[in-house]
Amino acid sequence: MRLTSLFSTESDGAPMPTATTDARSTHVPHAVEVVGVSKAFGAVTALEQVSLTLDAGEFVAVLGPSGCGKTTLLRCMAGFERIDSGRVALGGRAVALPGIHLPPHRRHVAVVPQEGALFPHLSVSENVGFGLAADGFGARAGRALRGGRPGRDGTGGTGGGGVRAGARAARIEECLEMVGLAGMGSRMPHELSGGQQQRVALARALAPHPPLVLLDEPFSALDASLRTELRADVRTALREAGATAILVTHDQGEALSMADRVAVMCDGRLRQVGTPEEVYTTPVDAWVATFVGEAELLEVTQGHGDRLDTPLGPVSVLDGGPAASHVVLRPEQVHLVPDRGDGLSADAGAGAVRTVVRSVDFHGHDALVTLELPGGRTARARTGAHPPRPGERMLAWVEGVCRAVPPGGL
Ligand SMILES: Nc1ncnc2c1ncn2[C@@H]1O[C@H](COP(=O)(O)OP(=O)(O)OP(=O)(O)O)[C@@H](O)[C@H]1O
Repeated sequence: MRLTSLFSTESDGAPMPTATTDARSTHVPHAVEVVGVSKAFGAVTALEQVSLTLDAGEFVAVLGPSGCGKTTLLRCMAGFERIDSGRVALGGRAVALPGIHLPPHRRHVAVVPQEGALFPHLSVSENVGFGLAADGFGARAGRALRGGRPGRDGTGGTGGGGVRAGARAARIEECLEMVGLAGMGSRMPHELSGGQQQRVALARALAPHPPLVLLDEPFSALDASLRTELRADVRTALREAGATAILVTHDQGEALSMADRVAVMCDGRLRQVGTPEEVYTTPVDAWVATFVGEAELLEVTQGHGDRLDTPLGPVSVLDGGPAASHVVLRPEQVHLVPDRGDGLSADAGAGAVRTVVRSVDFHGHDALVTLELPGGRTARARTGAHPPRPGERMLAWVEGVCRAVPPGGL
């Protein structure tokens, strides 16, 4: 296999990298390759040595708290920001290196922003068709999808002489169907709900068949039930379109439920990249554990190796050793049975401890129960829809494997 990247210069002066591949090669370039990218705004380091690779058709969520650098990473991929160091390649083509910066409209990337991205004076169809040429395939996608203003001509991109207007109209209708808005092309944006507007924004992004779709917190302005519904539909539409996609979000549930892989970000760095199950069940550290879901940090009272004593009884650990000071576990790993008063129960796990229910947060499908443990500390257990009541005595124990934390690792 041989893949060589060469650079030529386009008429607008932008360096235009091209990739040539050995004809016998079976190598498929990564859809996205971000390698050691750093970016600072004055004294603020927004990205530090970020590396992330996506295969074609993959859906990755970049998950992190506000200000961690998610949007900056997305903007560096789209070409709206210049990187300070590292490199970005899309579809095997280098688009950013220090000193080299391919402008957004040459990157074939579609961006779905948070909200307000539709052109208010254009109909739904005109919005969706904005980035399409007359033949129904991609023209001005880069410009159209920046979330900014429509083109200078203000026509919404319907030009092109109508030679193959049929293909264009068909593509618009196909995209509307993909996002569940078939037949709504003649409506104006103000006649749509917030969720429908975001569906139109997605249809517009997908219309020119972009190889890469970047979604910047596209559901943040929607209410909870609409968000859940739209997540599933967006996931299906992206899969149908075969697009590679990156979703930026600070919502753990959104990242875990939608993505093939989750890249967890903190202070400009990627802390862990893995499948939703990996980052949830085997977080690399206590910070990831507590950010990617509810987590309990229990101090180790005794023991070493892969079985440690804690205030919730014995716990099996993944990576234990004599040095572990804490363990991280999920509330659903804490199991409960009623304590009949003698501290014993045939149903309880080995080493179960006596606890008292202090409070219950009921969520309908499940509940988070706060338990008071011997010695006064508390821990949480997730139960089904019929939790015990405050004041009830319960035997509690931990099942499954937990992550051990070395001293100083919190
Ligand atoms: N144009 C800019 N000028 C100066 N500082 C910036 C600029 N853009 C981002 N920053 C800073 O870079 C850091 C990362 O910002 P970024 O918007 O990427 O974070 P984020 O994770 O997307 O946050 P949020 O979830 O709140 O949108 C922040 O400290 C932010 O203040």
